[in-house]
Amino acid sequence: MNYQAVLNYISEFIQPEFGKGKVADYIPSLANIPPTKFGMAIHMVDGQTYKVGDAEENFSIQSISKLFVLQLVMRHMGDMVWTKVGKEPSGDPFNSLVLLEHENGIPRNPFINAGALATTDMLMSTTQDASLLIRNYLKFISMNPAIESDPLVAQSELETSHVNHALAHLMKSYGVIENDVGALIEVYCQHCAISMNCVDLAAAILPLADKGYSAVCGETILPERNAKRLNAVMLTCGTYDSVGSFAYRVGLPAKSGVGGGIVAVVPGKMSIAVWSPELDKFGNSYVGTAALEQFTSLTHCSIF
Ligand SMILES: NC(=O)CC[C@H](N)C(=O)O
Repeated sequence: MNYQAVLNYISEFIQPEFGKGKVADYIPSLANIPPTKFGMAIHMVDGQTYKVGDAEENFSIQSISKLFVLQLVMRHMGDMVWTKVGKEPSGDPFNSLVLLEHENGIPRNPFINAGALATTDMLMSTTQDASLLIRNYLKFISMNPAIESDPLVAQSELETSHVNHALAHLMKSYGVIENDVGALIEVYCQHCAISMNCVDLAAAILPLADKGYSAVCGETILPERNAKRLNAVMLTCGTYDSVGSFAYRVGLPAKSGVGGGIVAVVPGKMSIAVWSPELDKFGNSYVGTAALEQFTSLTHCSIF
């Protein structure tokens, strides 16, 4: 398969899709991103990489950070993580409050905001400096020591994160959150505001495609069972309340963020990262989803 030709074709194929979605504007500093950006990168399990378009331009990873926080919490706490967060799709928007009250403050899964606040809180309770740990982990698994959080995005999000405060306070009232809510929101906003590009992200999720091993790092990053479990949670919860139609169209475990990034895994074969800032109404990249749908159709690599 000539993957470079496939990526080149897709970057042309998606052109008519621009203008159909909308750049996230509820975090003010994300509203200024040029909407027609498009980048895509793939990392094969043998270490080969292919990229197209703006694949080396940094963007805000936003909710994709929730995948890496979960990896670190699983490493530090093992199965105990599942005492404070579930692993079922929520069927509600990513920042919804409604289920929490009915379910004793236990979020449905670690990939909605409530769930990521819970995992971030667990990481803060088991480590001195959770923000630093997350950044250092990303630097290592991407093999890019320049990865940082964008302070302007973090500040912009902090100033507008009323719903996230409400989620955290509600969970604290149920005893699910241990740390100070203000400190928790700060760590959460910092990891959402991390800037990476498609090449970095494809490298960072390579262990999920190869039973925990990363050819980029030359070592095993995750136990095989965690790679299996993380892929399962991505498949069922990674794209919010459109997880069913995403599986229908793309057919891969994936995690999206409102910065317009989506990472996806072809188990045993490759990792993929795509970026385009316009979002569908569920908060997933409109053009990025179309690109992934086309990719799995052309290369026959859906898991189904
Ligand atoms: N879906 C997302 O990417 C949401 C993350 C964003 N930082 C928020 O808390 O709303």
